[in-house]
Amino acid sequence: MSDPTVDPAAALSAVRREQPLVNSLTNAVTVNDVANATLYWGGLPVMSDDEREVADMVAGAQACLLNMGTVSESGEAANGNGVPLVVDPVGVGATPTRDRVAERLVSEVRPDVINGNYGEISAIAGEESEVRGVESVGEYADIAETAVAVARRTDAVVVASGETDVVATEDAAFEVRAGHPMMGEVVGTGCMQGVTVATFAGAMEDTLTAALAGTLAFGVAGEAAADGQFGEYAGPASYKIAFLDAVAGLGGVDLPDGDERIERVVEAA
Ligand SMILES: Nc1ncnc2c1ncn2[C@@H]1O[C@H](COP(=O)(O)OP(=O)(O)O)[C@@H](O)[C@H]1O
Ligand SMILES: Cc1ncsc1CCOP(=O)(O)O
Ligand SMILES: [Mg+2]
Repeated sequence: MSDPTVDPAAALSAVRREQPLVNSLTNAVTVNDVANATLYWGGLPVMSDDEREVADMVAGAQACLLNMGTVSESGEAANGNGVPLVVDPVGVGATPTRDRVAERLVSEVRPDVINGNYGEISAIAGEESEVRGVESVGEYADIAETAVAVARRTDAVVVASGETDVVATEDAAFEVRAGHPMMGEVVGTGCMQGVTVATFAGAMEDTLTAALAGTLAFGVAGEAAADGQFGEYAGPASYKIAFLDAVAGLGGVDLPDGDERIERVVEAA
């Protein structure tokens, strides 16, 4: 498999040109951040979860984000209509209930992307993990190989977020070297990363390229906000505002070429 060509500037232009409608079923904690992140990238957010309409809304969307514990009808509607489906298994590994719901999500519906933190992806792989609430704690030295294993089992692109994000398919894993520690100090950055991948996937043909470009753009927004390019901040609360302004304000000139920041780290047989 040759490395995908990732041009984040072209990807961002595609999002702004296509304005993908993204239906997100996410948790009540981060729903507003997820909606704004969708809009600021250039997508159109909707959070339809009423069982009377969710299938119709998803069928007319260009992408669907499905968070833990939400109705699976939306996942089936996405699958049935060829709508890219991103599943974020928030907190899997923390309780047996979340383990059961996540297992159902990745087995009953066919996610195009599974987007979780190191601990969540390791839990889905059935490997040692420590997830406290929704936070990944502990060390995950083999996260790239773990992500490949989950991609093989689910046939999905797997995004494992953390200090360095990993994007994996069944036969390769790539490190996306972007981001800033301040992003880990804000609740909602994982959920916003998931909807970023969904938004890019809703505007691009290839899911892996969309996941790589979206993850890279997301990390660059985090760097730009941390550098003060989108306003000074006094702590994590004001950083989050600067981060969202960075998402809205990023232009092609701010984005590096993919090959400057993306490296293949696993070449599975
Ligand atoms: N220490 C860090 N350094 C750089 N980027 C980080 C760091 N921690 C988190 N991020 C970034 O923040 C986003 C959310 O990651 P993470 O905190 O792992 O998700 P979650 O909020 O679901 O636990 C990702 O884009 C990730 O790259
Ligand atoms: C704190 C919390 N509890 C249930 S969902 C949620 C938000 C998780 O957001 P993220 O995964 O982006 O940190
Ligand atoms: Mg998360």
